[in-house]
Amino acid sequence: MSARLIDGKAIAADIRADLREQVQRLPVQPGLATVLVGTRPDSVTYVNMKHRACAEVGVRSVRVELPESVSEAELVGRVRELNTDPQVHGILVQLPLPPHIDEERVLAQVSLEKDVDGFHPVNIGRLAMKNRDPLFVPCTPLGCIELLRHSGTAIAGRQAVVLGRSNIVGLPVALLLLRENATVTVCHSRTRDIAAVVRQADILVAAIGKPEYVQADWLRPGVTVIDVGINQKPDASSARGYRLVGDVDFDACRRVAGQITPVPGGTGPMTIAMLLRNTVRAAQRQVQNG
Ligand SMILES: Nc1nc(=O)c2c([nH]1)NC[C@@H]1CN(c3ccc(C(=O)N[C@@H](CCC(=O)O)C(=O)O)cc3)C=[N+]21
Repeated sequence: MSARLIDGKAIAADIRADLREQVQRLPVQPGLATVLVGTRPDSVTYVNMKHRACAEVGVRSVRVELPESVSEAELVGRVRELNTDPQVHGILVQLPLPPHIDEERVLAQVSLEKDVDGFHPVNIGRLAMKNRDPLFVPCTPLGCIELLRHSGTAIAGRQAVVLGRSNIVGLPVALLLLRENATVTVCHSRTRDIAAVVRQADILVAAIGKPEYVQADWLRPGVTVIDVGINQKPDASSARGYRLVGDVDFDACRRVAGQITPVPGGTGPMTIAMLLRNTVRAAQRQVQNG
């Protein structure tokens, strides 16, 4: 037996095609601004991918690039300019920021209506509250839920286990699963006997950043596995000198799981599709509200 693959790359392509049509029907061209501080190669790669995806669906994209040494005040000044720019409907400040900058203070400056990353503390706070809705939900967690929907995995009433409690993935994905009425358990570095907790899962979301950490004998047969890990593993036979692996030991786990996302081609492309969707919705909303 082998798990069915949840093809994030194909699902993301369908979403982009749909967004392209929506964009053509809008009275304005949606605009996304990215703010990149420094030159971390992974951040540069991700930002480039986001701009390429924008071009594909007809979203205008603006790039702000600042030196690693930029002051927090200067960065905040640039964000405020984007807040008032009518051609910019969504703003994404690429994380991580350099250590001398307080991420939360910067993210709190992004206008709520343009917070397409969903990282503004008010949006996170609303996500955590019952009977409240954020204006935007963080893209990777939203992509995880979308992958579950496409896989036909029921969420309500099921046991969901989230590995990791980061602000950008683990915590918000746990909140989203709770909103979908799953019974949610969050594991982290202080959890005792992670294998025993994971064994309870009908749905497993792995977001701890440890290459091939989840072992096949931790899984309940038939579990749906969403692998958010993007780890570089040295590989001499690859042109880049490494290959990407997730937080799950894919080759072994696919023999036990019911459905599983690959890395690459799983949650990564969905993250970018959700960013585009959030940007198109931001533009729709800003047109309506004038
Ligand atoms: N403000 C902010 N928003 C983010 O959404 C954000 C961020 N900061 N910082 C970093 C993480 C990471 N992230 C990824 C997006 C796409 C892929 C992706 O598409 N990966 C491809 C492979 C790419 C490759 O080959 O290197 C895949 O999984 O198939 C991965 C990772 C967005 N992030």
